[in-house]
Amino acid sequence: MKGSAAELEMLKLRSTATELLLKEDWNKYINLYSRFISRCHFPQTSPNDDDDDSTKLRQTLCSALSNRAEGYSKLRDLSAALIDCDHALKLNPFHLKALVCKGKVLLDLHCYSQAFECFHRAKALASTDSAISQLLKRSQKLDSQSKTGFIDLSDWVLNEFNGTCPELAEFVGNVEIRRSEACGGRGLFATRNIEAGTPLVITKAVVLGRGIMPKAAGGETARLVMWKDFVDKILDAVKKCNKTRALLYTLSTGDVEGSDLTVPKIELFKPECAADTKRFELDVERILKVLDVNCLTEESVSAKVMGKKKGCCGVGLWFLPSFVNHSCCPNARRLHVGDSMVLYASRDVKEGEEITFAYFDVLWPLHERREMAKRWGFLCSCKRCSFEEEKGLELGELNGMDGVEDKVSKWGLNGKEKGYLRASFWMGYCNEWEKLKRRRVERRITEEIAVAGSIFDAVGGDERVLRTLLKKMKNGSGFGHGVETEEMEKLMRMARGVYGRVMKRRAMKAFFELELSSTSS
Ligand SMILES: C[S@@+](CC[C@H](N)C(=O)[O-])C[C@H]1O[C@@H](n2cnc3c(N)ncnc32)[C@H](O)[C@@H]1O
Repeated sequence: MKGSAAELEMLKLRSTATELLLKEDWNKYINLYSRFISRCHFPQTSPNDDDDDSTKLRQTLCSALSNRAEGYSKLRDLSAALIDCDHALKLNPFHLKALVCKGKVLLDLHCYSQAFECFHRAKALASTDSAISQLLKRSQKLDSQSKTGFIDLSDWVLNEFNGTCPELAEFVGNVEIRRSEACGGRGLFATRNIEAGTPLVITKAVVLGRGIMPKAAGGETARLVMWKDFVDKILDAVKKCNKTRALLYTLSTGDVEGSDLTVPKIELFKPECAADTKRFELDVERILKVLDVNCLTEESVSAKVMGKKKGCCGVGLWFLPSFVNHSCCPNARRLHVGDSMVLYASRDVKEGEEITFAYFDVLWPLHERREMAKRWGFLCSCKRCSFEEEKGLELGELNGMDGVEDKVSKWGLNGKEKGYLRASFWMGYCNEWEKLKRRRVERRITEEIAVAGSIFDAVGGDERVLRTLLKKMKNGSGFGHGVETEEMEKLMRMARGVYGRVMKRRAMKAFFELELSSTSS
């Protein structure tokens, strides 16, 4: 087709295309442009061919390619969208729509600085376009966040989670994947000393399935429907994006163990990592096994979901956190903000230490934890399990706070070992404090602070432990009265271990109030 004929044909397409666009029928929209593009017979044009007809043909093709790219990106077929944008920009490097569309696709692929480049070039072509200015600002913000991992959720928290959930950039901090001696297979390791609360990884779910789960009848069916929908979405995402497929195939299927598993380079998971152009075979059986081993629920005890709707459950797959093994004395926790997971240190971590979080509730004695690990298909041999096994604690022997404290002093336990024991019998401590409260017997706050402090040092931050302290302080004089006590400092330090370093002090105090009101209601 000649340039002028193509231009005329494009004009005729316009009303059908607009209709399909309004109906959001992206498949038909793409087909419409595909038919048109295939009839155009790409000439060997270069941007320098400047006779009138070549220019017309180039412009028309660029528009058709950009429109099709937009359709692909609506269907989340980002690889196809990127190919079309690149094709259009090869024909005309200054095509505004192709530049903007490519920038948006790159944002979705977490290539923030490349997206910024596109919007920067687009801005030079349309300096007054406010939508482009906003995209430019957004890509700049995400680019800087992805380099520092610095996030501040203060405004959102102070606004009691109303308004849009903050957008978080992908971030990979001082971590790498290595072989794990402790667990076999691979694990995530710190490459530097890391302070409690510091984000280690921030990453968006490949797919996150959410639903309201009725507690009574119908709960199981609702769960199955949610799971099926989730699996369909994963398969769709994997079909459409090479990068997604390549990353998914790095995850464990549970079939191969230990040294047979390849250790992928951390660079693969970093933002700006180029999309893999290799086409992998789609192996549904393998994908289902990967989901079985690596999916996480938002509800786990070592996770906090910010701004959560009541009764809402979520299951998701997050790539890099899938390399994190379990420990009963973990050093990391998860915070869920929208579809993104913030994995952060829940206590200070030393360079070379393995990053772990709890797959199940670790505030239980050894035999209970063994049962829970069995359901996950492994035997935990973390430091805490080894210590408790070595001590051969007799079941039932340590019921209650006094029994545990007796052992602590009899065995001369200090530091982490004391914390391990207190964590294992946390429920006993809670019952004791509750009894004392009912009998209105006064106990000094240091009781809770001491226990919470040693649990925090040994097994990391835990929401329930922090909440016990909060309640105690709320009833006492330290919290909510503007008094900056030493206890308040400890509380803030623990809170950073429980929720991560993601908000300012004032917002954290408001958050404490929200947490307390949600428990009392
Ligand atoms: C989400 S994957 C963790 C990463 C995995 N190690 C890998 O190489 O891909 C979960 C699997 O890791 C193993 N695993 C995790 N924590 C473990 C632990 N504490 N002890 C032994 N195996 C563990 C189990 O096989 C579990 O099914």
